[in-house]
Amino acid sequence: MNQGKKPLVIGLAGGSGSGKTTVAKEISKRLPQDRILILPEDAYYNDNSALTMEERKKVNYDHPSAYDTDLLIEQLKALLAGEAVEMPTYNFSILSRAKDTIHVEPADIIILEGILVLSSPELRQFIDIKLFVDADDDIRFIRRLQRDTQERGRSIDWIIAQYLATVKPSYNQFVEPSKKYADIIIPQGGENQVAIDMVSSKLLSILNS
Ligand SMILES: Nc1ncnc2c1ncn2[C@@H]1O[C@H](COP(=O)(O)OP(=O)(O)O)[C@@H](O)[C@H]1O
Ligand SMILES: O=c1ccn([C@@H]2O[C@H](COP(=O)(O)O)[C@@H](O)[C@H]2O)c(=O)[nH]1
Repeated sequence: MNQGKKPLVIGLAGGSGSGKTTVAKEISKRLPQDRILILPEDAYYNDNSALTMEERKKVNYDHPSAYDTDLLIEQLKALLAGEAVEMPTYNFSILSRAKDTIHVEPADIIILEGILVLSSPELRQFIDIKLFVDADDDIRFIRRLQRDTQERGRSIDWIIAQYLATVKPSYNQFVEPSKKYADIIIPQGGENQVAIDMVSSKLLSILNS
């Protein structure tokens, strides 16, 4: 890490299933690994361990109140100050924070990736370059259906009910309106080699300047 320089924060927002994680990983692969870190907003979901499973299922996980944004900001500030943090981890199968933390060292470039990172004014003030990954509703839903059955321990009925009750309304209320803050809108997510190469080249030139 370049000790004398403030890290650059990239905010990467977009709906669930739009390809944020894929884009963040593709950008990261093109940069020196010791100079970039990905900070997933998902890691900062509230600790729901005091709630029963039935109560956890009723939470709107697409609403700002589902996140521990104070902890996210505290750890982001520490990373910006050059300090390492113990990042929480979230377990989607039990709908709560897991016991383990991940030790995260500061880096010159921080990709802050999550559905609401551009929608929160508190987070926006820390973001230098704002990206929004765009994909049609049906594509995002199909990807989420495949991923959540395979990786997040969800049934098809659960995914459909949650999508209609909270995911879609909150996308329309919070995520889509945050697109207007983006410097760059990336369609086709992880498949968009041109956008990924352009952003990576820009970041490389900033690192080398
Ligand atoms: N361009 C793409 N074409 C097909 N599948 C994709 C594409 N981008 C992402 N996926 C898949 O869709 C799912 C959601 O992508 P992910 O990057 O996790 O989205 P997000 O982080 O926005 O929720 C993953 O299983 C991923 O492998
Ligand atoms: O317990 C939970 C916590 C979150 N979710 C859903 O996750 C997505 C955000 O993550 P992406 O990686 O961007 O898809 C959000 O839409 C929540 O609905 C969940 O289902 N369960």
